[in-house]
Amino acid sequence: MCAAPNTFAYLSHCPLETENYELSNNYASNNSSQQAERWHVDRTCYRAGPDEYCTYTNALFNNGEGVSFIATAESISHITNRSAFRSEVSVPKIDGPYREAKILGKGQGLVVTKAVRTGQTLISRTPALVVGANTVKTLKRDELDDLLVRAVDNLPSMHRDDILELSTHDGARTHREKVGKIFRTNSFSTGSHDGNSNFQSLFATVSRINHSCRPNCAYFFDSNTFSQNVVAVRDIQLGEELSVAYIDPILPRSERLKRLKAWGFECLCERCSANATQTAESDENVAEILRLWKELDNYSASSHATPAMAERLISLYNEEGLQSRVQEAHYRAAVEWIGIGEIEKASEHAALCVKYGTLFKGPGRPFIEKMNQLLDNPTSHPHWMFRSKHVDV
Ligand SMILES: C[S@@+](CC[C@H](N)C(=O)[O-])C[C@H]1O[C@@H](n2cnc3c(N)ncnc32)[C@H](O)[C@@H]1O
Repeated sequence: MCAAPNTFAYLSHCPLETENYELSNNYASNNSSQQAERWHVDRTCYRAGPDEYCTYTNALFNNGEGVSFIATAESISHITNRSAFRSEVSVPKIDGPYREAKILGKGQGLVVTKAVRTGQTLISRTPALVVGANTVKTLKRDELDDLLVRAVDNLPSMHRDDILELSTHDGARTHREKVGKIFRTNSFSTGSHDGNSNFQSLFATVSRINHSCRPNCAYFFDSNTFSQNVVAVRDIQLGEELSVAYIDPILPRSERLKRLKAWGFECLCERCSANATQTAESDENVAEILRLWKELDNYSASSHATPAMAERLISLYNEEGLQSRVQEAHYRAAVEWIGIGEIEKASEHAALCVKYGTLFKGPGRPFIEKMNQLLDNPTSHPHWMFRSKHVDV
């Protein structure tokens, strides 16, 4: 413990808590020294195998919101070179319209204070705390909790106080236990920020949103602005609670409940609380969605897939309240229609896939790129007439 990170230009002995360190030239040659000076490294680090994990805080990030990382020095040097950490990129903050409210059986939640339309962004926030998934796996629980406490305590006070109000699920006796539980109960997977391993991130307000297996919002992490975005997937009425899916909702009720129990709670969402008849119908819809996927995703001559099956898939997603995933069904419909040479129908679905995919999953996804190719040049799309020709694509 307490070895200074090797990619920072550090003092010759164990660095003092919250002291500034300049990034070394190896990793941060593009960073201005002004940017480098914004980073503080805490003196406590833990080693596991060849890697050393430390806490890095940038209190000035995003207009003083601040952010802390627990990562290796090599990771942090990659991350600080990302656009969001350069002064020329401004990170938008969208926060509302909603208020916090007590939700029966679920602790706190967020309810809208104004009617919201499909596609509206309700939250766009940068994280308070970002931790490498490897770090979580590799360090001992005690060591990780030690770093988590430092990462949270070193944040600017407003962001820190917001984080310390998040749910611990079932309470905590000490500050250390509280911080560990808050991280484990509320963090989201936000992908790879160093081009290598995955990270888990903790956000102040985003983490207040409860789960539903029929969510009215989708969320995605935009690595360009380093922000988590929450978007309405359908119109939301004044006073309705915001919800996102913590797990894949295209599963039968028993499997969803099992996964959410493993996550840490008994799900009280509308779909899981439905009566036996509604549950049987919903489970049958899920089974049909899974059968349709299997046929539609079979691009060989043996497939019986048709455009009608893809149209049915769209109806089932809507019937089941799975609008957060509807772009997937439009993608399959576009492929089936182009597969029999119906350009107009294919383009209609490709445009809807691009529209909802961009809104609900964020810009620049490969599937959106493929649908844009179809829109630009349908007859040279790889799926053009593939169902008619019966060839594997
Ligand atoms: C990320 S937090 C959500 C915000 C939390 N309700 C709070 O008070 O801060 C996750 C916790 O909220 C509760 N929760 C979320 N969705 C729920 C649901 N559908 N049914 C029951 N409890 C839920 C569970 O206690 C879960 O561990």
